[in-house]
Amino acid sequence: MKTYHADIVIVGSGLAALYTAAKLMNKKRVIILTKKKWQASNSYLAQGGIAAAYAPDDDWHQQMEDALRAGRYHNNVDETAFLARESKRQVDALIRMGMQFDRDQKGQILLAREGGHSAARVLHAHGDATGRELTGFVKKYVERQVIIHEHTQATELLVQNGHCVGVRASDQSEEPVVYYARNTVLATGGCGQIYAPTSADPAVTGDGLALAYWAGAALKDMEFVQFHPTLLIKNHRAYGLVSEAVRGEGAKLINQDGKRLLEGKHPLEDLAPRDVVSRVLFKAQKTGEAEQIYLDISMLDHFAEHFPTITQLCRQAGVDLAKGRIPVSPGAHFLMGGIETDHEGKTTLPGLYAIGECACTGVHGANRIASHSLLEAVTYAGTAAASMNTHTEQPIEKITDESGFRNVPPPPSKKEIQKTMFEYVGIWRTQQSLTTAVDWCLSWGIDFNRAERFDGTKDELERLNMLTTAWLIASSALERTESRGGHTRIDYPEEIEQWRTKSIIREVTKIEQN
Ligand SMILES: Cc1cc2nc3c(=O)[nH]c(=O)nc-3n(C[C@H](O)[C@H](O)[C@H](O)COP(=O)(O)OP(=O)(O)OC[C@H]3O[C@@H](n4cnc5c(N)ncnc54)[C@H](O)[C@@H]3O)c2cc1C
Ligand SMILES: O=C([O-])CC(=O)C(=O)O
Repeated sequence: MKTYHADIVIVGSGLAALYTAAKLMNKKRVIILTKKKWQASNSYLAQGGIAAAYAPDDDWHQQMEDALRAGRYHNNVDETAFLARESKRQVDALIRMGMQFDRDQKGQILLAREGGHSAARVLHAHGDATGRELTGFVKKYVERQVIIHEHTQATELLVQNGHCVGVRASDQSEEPVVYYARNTVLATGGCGQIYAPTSADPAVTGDGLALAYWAGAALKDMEFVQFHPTLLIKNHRAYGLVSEAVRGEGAKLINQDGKRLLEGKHPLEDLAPRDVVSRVLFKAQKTGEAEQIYLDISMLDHFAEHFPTITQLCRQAGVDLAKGRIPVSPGAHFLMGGIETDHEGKTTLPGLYAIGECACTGVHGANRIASHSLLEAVTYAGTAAASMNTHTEQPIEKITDESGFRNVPPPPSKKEIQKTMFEYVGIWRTQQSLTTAVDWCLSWGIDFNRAERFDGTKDELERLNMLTTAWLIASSALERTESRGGHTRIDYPEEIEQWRTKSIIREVTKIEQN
């Protein structure tokens, strides 16, 4: 079996992974492994930008207040304050490294507006290609010092004497590969692909969440899924995201007759936090108020110049921008919950760190504010790397036990999972819909409460991860009998104060390998 040794092995190649590698590479031997080509990530697709209280009259306290309000006060307040306080410092550090954000003709950084923010505070690059520019920049920064194994799918975390000592993977030709490391970092992103429609890259299937769960790490707040209001959807096909920054420039959500859908629904109208806008649009679809939702962009000048990525998506979908309307509909976008982590990205499993969307530090509460995910990725890459650079985990003994695997009972198809999740664990949830989803997850022959080691093809293991994540979300959503942020129970429509600071934790009995 192919075996590699490193100080740190990082799973994923989005911004969290690449920036963590950048912070470690001068002191540690780092290997990155990633499922497909390195570009296959949500980070690469990011459009709007990265938020920072950058304007002279802006203030991190205000940024924090906005994030808490959007998160419906379920946030970890200390971490949210830390993230907001750090924002300008993080952006300045990127600029010093050589990252180029868009500027006006006088050389001033351009700041865009997005939902939930009380000020224009979103830095962007090449218009709406921020993710491509930022990940491309950091990839270039690390590539001479960091080994990147592409087309290598992590399939299991290795646990020995209660420590995570590395990761098992499967390479392009389905050959097993083992990576031993003093520290293992999961930067596998969220789980958008367990829903359809979604804005997420096809590689983002909840793998890291499921791997951490089966290895015994605690997961938290899994019921909080964010639905973005404006996916470009035509003839039932999703083509990608239409950034909130388009509404930041003044675009409005309308129905087929031109009636504005957000008017009077929230003080910020079309720029209300995402959960609010998605709920309004979904209700308009369900009640017949909107047979088709459009983003009216007729008042915007220089659209193609400001939004080249979206212009390209519209071209692919055959949408004529000259008509001033883009057909949109809500879809799964982000997971607020994830692997429980502390300030340094440490999970409850010693030796294992989680950074970025797969982690749950609590900064997003029940609904993430726009452009705080790229910010989270770079900020916690920093705290986690500082911790890994100073701590040395115990030396690793080689794991020789290859027994104890069970062949995965055939999991459902991706399409079945995506359909079930959108229908029963989507924007509107009820006890009945969630019970249906939980029972469906359980019907595939897996006891999610008992730790097991699974063997199978990459595709089977990916679908198992999707099913596991689906169960984690559905079962947590069933337990939370209130509505808050991204979690809307139409049978419990109110926010309930006792639930505000309560988190649902999911943890399986830990497994040991010898
Ligand atoms: C279309 C879109 C636009 C967005 N725009 C913005 C924005 O403008 N601003 C903002 O703040 N946020 C935005 N977000 C959210 C943000 O992009 C993500 O939350 C963030 O980039 C996540 O970064 P990450 O590094 O944690 O994960 P990702 O960037 O998703 O990377 C995960 C990586 O893990 C790899 N991986 C997964 N499973 C495995 C496995 N089993 N083995 C090996 N590798 C694996 C994937 O291939 C990928 O490389 C957007 C999201 C989308 C989908
Ligand atoms: O561009 C967008 O709308 C997406 C975005 O900012 C985010 O997810 O934070």
